[in-house]
Amino acid sequence: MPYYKLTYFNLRGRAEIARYIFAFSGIKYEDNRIGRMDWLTIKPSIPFGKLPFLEVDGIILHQSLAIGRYLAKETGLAGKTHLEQAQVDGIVDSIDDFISLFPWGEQDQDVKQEIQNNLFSNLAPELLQHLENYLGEKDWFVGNSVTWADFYWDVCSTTLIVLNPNFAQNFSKLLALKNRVQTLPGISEWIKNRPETINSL
Ligand SMILES: N[C@@H](CCC(=O)N[C@@H](CS)C(=O)NCC(=O)O)C(=O)O
Repeated sequence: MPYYKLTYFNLRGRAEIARYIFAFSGIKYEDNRIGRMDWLTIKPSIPFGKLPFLEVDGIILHQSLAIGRYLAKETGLAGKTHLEQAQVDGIVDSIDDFISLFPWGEQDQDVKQEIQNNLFSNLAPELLQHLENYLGEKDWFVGNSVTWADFYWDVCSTTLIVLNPNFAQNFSKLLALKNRVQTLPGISEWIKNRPETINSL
């Protein structure tokens, strides 16, 4: 088993998908949470200069979804066939397209709130309807067992619910999926014991 070290701020954010995969798979890793000053010191030495990054026996992987996809493949959470894997990736990317529209770095709180309100009012319902249709009566988005697409839904929707408690409230199947993910062995313990994060994000 490689030595894994995941570096990010003290946020769930873009590192949480990797942490979920580690938690569910029972794989040991170093959950390295750094402050902004430490980050600015090491940023120039990190390929592509962004967080999170994952060191795998010293090799640095960047981009949260590349990290997630790699870990999912290593742990059997990527989908059982290439076709299923493409379906899983489609769900992950659809959720990521939406969450990437949020103005995470915006300093002006009024501007930030206005953009967020617009995303929740005008774009969220369509995405949520597509996700709920895709899920249908199944337990998991793809195939007959959990994949990292189900984890990604829970991770991202948890953050979106912090910003807007009404997000997804009318989508009972998607909320039931959240509950299924959150009660999985490994995940439920992680959620109970994980560190408090800045602004609960
Ligand atoms: N698409 C990238 C986004 C990476 C990114 O923008 N990371 C932010 C934190 S969420 C960051 O590194 N901010 C500090 C900086 O740019 O110096 C991913 O998913 O990893």
